[in-house]
Amino acid sequence: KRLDIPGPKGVHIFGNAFELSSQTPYVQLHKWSKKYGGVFKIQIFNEEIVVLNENDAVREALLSEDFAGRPYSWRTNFSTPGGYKDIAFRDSSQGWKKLRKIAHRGLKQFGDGMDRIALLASDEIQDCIMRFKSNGETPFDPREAVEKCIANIMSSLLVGESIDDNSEDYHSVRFIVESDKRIAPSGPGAELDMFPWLRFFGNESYKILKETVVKRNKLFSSWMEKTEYKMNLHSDDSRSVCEVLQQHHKQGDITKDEVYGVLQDLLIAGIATTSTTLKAFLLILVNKPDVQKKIQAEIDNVIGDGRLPTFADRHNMPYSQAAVFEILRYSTTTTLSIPHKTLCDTSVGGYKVPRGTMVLMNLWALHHDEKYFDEPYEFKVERFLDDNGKCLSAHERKSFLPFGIGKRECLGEAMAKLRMFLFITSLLQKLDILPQDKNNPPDPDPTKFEYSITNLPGPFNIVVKNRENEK
Ligand code: HEM
Repeated sequence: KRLDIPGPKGVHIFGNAFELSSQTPYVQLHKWSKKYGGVFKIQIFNEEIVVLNENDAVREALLSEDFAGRPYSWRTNFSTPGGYKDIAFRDSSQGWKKLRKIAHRGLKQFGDGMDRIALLASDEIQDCIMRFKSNGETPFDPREAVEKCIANIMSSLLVGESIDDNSEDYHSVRFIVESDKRIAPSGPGAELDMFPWLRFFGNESYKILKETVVKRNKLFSSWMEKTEYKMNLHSDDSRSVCEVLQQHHKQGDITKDEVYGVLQDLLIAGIATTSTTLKAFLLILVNKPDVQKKIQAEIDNVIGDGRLPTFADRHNMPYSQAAVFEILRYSTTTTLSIPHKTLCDTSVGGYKVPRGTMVLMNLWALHHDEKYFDEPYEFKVERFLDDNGKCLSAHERKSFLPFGIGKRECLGEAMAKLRMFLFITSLLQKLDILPQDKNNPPDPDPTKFEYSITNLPGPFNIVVKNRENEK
């Protein structure tokens, strides 16, 4: 039965598949929303998908449990431990709820105020600043150092130690994070969902996914061995997420696949999203020296150069905090979020949606809606400040949902905000970030990034200068 919802007419058999793959998907969907409205449907082969493109419809869906399911995909089933024994892609079930709670507990033991994460993050960020500085005034591509920094914070959290750049573990982590591209709703690997038999004919995405599974199992098995060893050494409260997971596994609450499933989600979601957003922010800094100067003025005022920034400083640094919100809006790291699925016959925006329908939340469209944001394609920190220069509260930040809301809301929102705030303020406390060629800075336009579950900036160079030399 066809859905009674407007949408672009596709071609026989393929539906809208070609139009979607020839353009960046979220941009094409945004264009269609101007013609068909905030709620419309597309067709990919024989599947009809509902796309939500505006604030009211997305909130209505996310705040209802009816939309908390996840659709099946052959690639995701293949790549998640035990076939969907994870959190992010697993369909709504008691098992998913239990795992989400356990992962939440694992992250929570780092302190409600995230004190331990802040300490870990500060060390890794200072290390990243040293790496930046080691280039002197020679131009360099900062992407790898940023990813390394975020990866190390994540591994310290997950397994209690950071990873050496040259180790096999580090290469495995990067490989696992990189191959996440292969499970984005469209893009490389999508053909495997329609034609899983392509794997028998040398399909490139399949080879990468298969290698990822081998590397992942080896990495997580070594992490669990290390954890077991550490747990035998100390019997006090848990120290890493692995220890919490291991305890629950031993008590019979969760299976080994579920332990790996949580680790995989936290590793990928914890690294890919935050490092991508920070890379996009560096692109903005080299294009917007005025933004950089205003953040630095706030740092000089509130923190000075005698101590490192803390997360508590954000309360006195509205401009820096608003800059974090603006980069999350402007570049919209997870443009189409993670696909949802209806768990029962339901409705959204006045349209009936039957059980089992895939629903895409076009966060890009929300974040670039002219109704809420003037000149949405411009980077303007001030849009998140009120007339008194105070940062807008969550309630006042309309049409802004970088982390989703409701049953499926991001598990790492607090941690992501903390790491981004600390990274940006620590970096700009010490350094000026400049383009290699000031007459031709690299293009910050996110629609030109590589589309994936996260929106990935391509190669670009920056130059750093010590601020101490200036003062
Ligand atoms: C800039 C950083 C981040 C952004 C923009 C982001 C965004 C998102 C979004 C949009 C979703 C999907 C919500 C939905 O389905 O409606 C999500 C889910 C998720 N995120 Fe994040 N995230 C970030 C960082 C993190 C971090 C640091 C972690 C963990 C340490 C994390 C863990 C997760 C998990 C486990 C889910 C799946 C939740 C579920 O399906 O129940 N994320 N995130």
